[in-house]
Amino acid sequence: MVLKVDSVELAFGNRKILQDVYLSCRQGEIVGLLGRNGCGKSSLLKIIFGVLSCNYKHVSINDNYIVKGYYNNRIAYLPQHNYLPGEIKIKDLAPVLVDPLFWAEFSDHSIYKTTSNSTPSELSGGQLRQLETLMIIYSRADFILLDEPFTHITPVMVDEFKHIIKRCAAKKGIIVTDHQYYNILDISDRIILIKDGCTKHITDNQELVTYGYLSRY
Ligand SMILES: Nc1ncnc2c1ncn2[C@@H]1O[C@H](COP(=O)(O)OP(=O)(O)OP(=O)(O)O)[C@@H](O)[C@H]1O
Repeated sequence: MVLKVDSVELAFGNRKILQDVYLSCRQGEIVGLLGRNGCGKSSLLKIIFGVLSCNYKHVSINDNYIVKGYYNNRIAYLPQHNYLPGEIKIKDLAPVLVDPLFWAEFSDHSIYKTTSNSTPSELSGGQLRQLETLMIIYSRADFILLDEPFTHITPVMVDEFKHIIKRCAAKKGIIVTDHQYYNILDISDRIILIKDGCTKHITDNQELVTYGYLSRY
C-alpha cells in the first residue's frame, strides 16, 4: 500500500505556505518530516488527514484519490494539541480508538493500567500525551501521521515509543514530525525537509545544514 501526496498548495490570505509539495509513504516505512517553526509541517499533516482545506492537493492510496483521509480509518492523525475529550474515562475512550487486534498490547502498557479509571482532565500533560499517542499508533488505520509525539515525554518513554513506532511500521506507513530531530533521524527510513514551502528529499543528512535546518551535523 502506498500513500502519495502531490501538488499541495496552501496559502493563508496572500501568504503562501506550501507549494510544490510531493511525498509518498509505503506500508512498512517511516518517513520523517522536518522543517523550521512555521514552515507548514502541521498544516501538511492536517491536509493529508483531511481536516484543513487548501488551494490544491492530490492525496491517494494505491492510486485511489482520497478526499478525507479519516474516512474508513485509512489514515489516523496525532495532532500537536490534545484531542481526547476531558471528562470521559480512559477505559471508555480507548476501545473506541484502539484496533481490537492490538488491544492486548495496548492495554498492557503501564500508562494505560495506571490511568484507565481516570479522565483526561485528571492526567498530567505528559501522561495524556503518552495515551493519545499510543491510541493513534494502535488504531485501525493503514497510515499514521504523528505531529510531535516525543515532545512532553520523558526520555526513557521516548525510547520506548521509538521501539513501538518501529514495530508498528511493520504493518503500517508512518509519517512523523518532531523538533527532536535526532529521534526523527534515528527512526526514519527517509527524511523530507520542508523549506520555502517545498519538500526537499534528503539523501545525505549534511543537506540539513546546507538548507539551514541544522547549524551542524
Ligand atoms: N488558521 C491559520 N490562519 C492563518 N495562518 C495560519 C493558520 N494556521 C497556520 N498558519 C500559519 O501557517 C504557517 C504554518 O503553520 P504550521 O502550524 O503548519 O507550521 P509548523 O511547521 O507545524 O510549525 P511548528 O514547528 O512551529 O509547529 C505558520 O506561519 C502559521 O502562522
